Amino acid sequence: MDENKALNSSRFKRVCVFCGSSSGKRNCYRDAALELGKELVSRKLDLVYGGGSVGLMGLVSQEVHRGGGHVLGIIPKTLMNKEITGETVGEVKAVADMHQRKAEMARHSDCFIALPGGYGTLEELLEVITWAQLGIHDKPVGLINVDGYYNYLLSFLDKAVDDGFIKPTQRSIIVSAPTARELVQKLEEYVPMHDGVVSKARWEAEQLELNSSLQTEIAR
Ligand SMILES: C/C(=C\CNc1ncnc2c1ncn2[C@@H]1O[C@H](COP(=O)(O)O)[C@@H](O)[C@H]1O)CO
Repeated sequence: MDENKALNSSRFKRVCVFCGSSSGKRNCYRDAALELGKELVSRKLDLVYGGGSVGLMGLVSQEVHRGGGHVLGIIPKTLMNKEITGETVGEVKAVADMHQRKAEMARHSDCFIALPGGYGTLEELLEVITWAQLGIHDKPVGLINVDGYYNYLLSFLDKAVDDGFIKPTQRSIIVSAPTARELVQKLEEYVPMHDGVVSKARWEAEQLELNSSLQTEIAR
C-alpha cells in the first residue's frame, strides 16, 4: 500500500494528548511536541487536549491548528483565566472541574498519547491506564519516550509486575515508542486485552448521566 494511503486510513479520528503545561528544559521536548502535531496532521487526526497555550500543550495544539486539524481544548472553569492557561486555539469546552475534564477528554477521543510532562500528565496517563485495566474503555494508550524521559516510569512498571502488583497482561496496556510516528503506528496495531472487571456500557451510561448534570450546572 502506498504510504500516503496508509497514513490517511487511520482507525482513529480524535487523539487525546496529555503533556506538560511547561516546555521542559531541553529542546528535544519542544521538538517532540511539534513532531507529534505534524504527525496528527499528516494522518488527518484531530486533537483533544487540556486547553490553553502553555508549555508543550500550546506547541501541539498550535501545530495541529496550523495544519488544519480540529482542536478541542477541555478546560475547567477555574483554569479558564488566560493568565493561567493562555489563549486557546480551536474549539474550547468548559467543564466544572478536573474530574469532568478527564472524563470529557476520554469521551471525545479514540486513543491517548502522553508526551513528557509533570504531575498533571502522569495523573492523566495513569488514570486512563487504570480505566483500561478495569475494562471501562478499550482505547489504546501510549507514551512518547522522548530521549528516555519515561525510562524510570517504565522500569517502575516492570518492577510492579515482578513484585506482583500489575499483571503481565496488563503491563502491555501501555505502549511506548521514542517518536510520534512509531508510537502512532503501534497504537494503530494495538489489540486491547479483555480481562477487565467493569462493564464498558455501564461506564458510558454513567458518563452520559454525569454529562447531562454537568450541562445543567454550567448553564446556571
Ligand atoms: C499550573 C500551571 C499552569 C496551569 N495550566 C494548565 N492549563 C491547562 N491544563 C493544564 C494546566 N496545568 C495542568 N493541566 C493539565 O495537566 C496536564 C499538564 O500538567 P503538568 O503537571 O504540567 O504535566 C495537561 O495534559 C493538562 O490536561 C503553571 O505551570
